[in-house]
Amino acid sequence: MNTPRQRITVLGATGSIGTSTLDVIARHPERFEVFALSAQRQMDALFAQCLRFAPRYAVLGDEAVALQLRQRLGEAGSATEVLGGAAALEDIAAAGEVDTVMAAIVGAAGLPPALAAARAGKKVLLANKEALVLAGGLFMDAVAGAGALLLPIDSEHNAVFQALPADYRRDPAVAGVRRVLLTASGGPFRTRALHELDGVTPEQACAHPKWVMGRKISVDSATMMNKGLEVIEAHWLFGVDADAIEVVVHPQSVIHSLVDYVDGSVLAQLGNPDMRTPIAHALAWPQRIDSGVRALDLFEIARLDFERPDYQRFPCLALAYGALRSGGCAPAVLNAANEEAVAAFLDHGLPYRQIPAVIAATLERVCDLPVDSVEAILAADVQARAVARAEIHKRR
Ligand SMILES: NC(=O)C1=CN([C@@H]2O[C@H](COP(=O)(O)OP(=O)(O)OC[C@H]3O[C@@H](n4cnc5c(N)ncnc54)[C@H](OP(=O)(O)O)[C@@H]3O)[C@@H](O)[C@H]2O)C=CC1
Ligand SMILES: CC(=O)[C@@H](O)[C@H](O)COP(=O)(O)O
Ligand SMILES: [Mn+2]
Repeated sequence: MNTPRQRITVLGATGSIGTSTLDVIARHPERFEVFALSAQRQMDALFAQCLRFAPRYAVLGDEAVALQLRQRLGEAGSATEVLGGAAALEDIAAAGEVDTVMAAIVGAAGLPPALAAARAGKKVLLANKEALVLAGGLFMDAVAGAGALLLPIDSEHNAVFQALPADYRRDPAVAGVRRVLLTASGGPFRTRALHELDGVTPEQACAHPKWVMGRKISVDSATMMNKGLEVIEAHWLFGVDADAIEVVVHPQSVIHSLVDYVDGSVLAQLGNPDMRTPIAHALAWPQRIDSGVRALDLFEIARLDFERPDYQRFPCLALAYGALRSGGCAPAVLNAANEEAVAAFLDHGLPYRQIPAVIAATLERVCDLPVDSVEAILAADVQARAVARAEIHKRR
């Protein structure tokens, strides 16, 4: 008997996760069908994807670029309907025809459509970790309330998901989980002399030793804010307190994370560092499908190293743990300040080592904002960004 194909919306289709997702989808045309694709401004890339995958809808965040894409696709004889603007992202995430949504927009902009998918009870493949940092409680409530299926794409969280029992219900005590161990590569500056960090360029910060990723997450990996965001993400996904989430620097990026159980067992997930593995895992779950990733050769890897994180070198990691422990609006403020600081750094408008200083100053100045609704969270995000921009201005 033929099983119906999964109809998939890929939010952030032109990015690193988006293109890896389409690579896996293309390997299994009998299983998957693209319903909608989205991008912000990369029209040429989205145009090519539309011709290849023939989605029902293509959405561009930028309305003016959407008009141009509509004309080009029309001239090419494509039946894809082009929509523009942020509201259309929520529409393609929640549409009745959609089974699965890959949430791979970068940053806080990814929250509303990912939440729309959760509220519509979809199978949500969550790469956009910022959604959980900003609105973890609300997001998890939406998933539970609508009976959505949430599968983590972030390599560490996907690894933890694989190492947890199949019936895990966000209660570490019930499952006998002692700690969640998140591995971190240490990024491009793990061994760089501290005084040399003053002058590092965006290109150097984006040259990740193990993963090819978008520029924002690459800078986050360099500062280890990525791991800090992932600590908060793990808290919400798995119901584990900050004290029970440990970061382990593992430069080979072969062990993607581990779960330490009370009986002394430690379960890990290993693989070559290629995001097509967690993407294929989540797309086909609970089955397994070919992802295009080559088999792990342990003899080639030969050794696996582990180090404690250096909080002097990576102050962002401590800031993120602090925000998680503070709760309230602190994680949303942390995220907003980080997005602003990273964007300014990438734009050559802020020295690399000022990134944590901007975040710390913003956290000090913005506190006690309500976060009991999406609207309140997005308002806190706007307010924190204004403060962060003022802090950036002082430090240019
Ligand atoms: N890359 C990776 O290996 C991993 C990524 N993640 C997470 O996945 C998410 C995506 O990362 P990554 O693929 O690297 O990012 P990229 O920068 O490569 O891609 C981002 C995508 O989002 C779109 N986009 C950007 N801004 C907006 C906006 N304001 N509104 C709507 N769409 C927007 C981009 O469109 P356009 O191309 O037109 O600009 C692009 O399609 C991030 O949250 C990241 O932390 C998690 C683990 C690993
Ligand atoms: C691939 C992935 O999941 C990234 O989030 C990765 O973890 C980045 O590497 P770091 O460990 O350097 O942050
Ligand atoms: Mn990760």
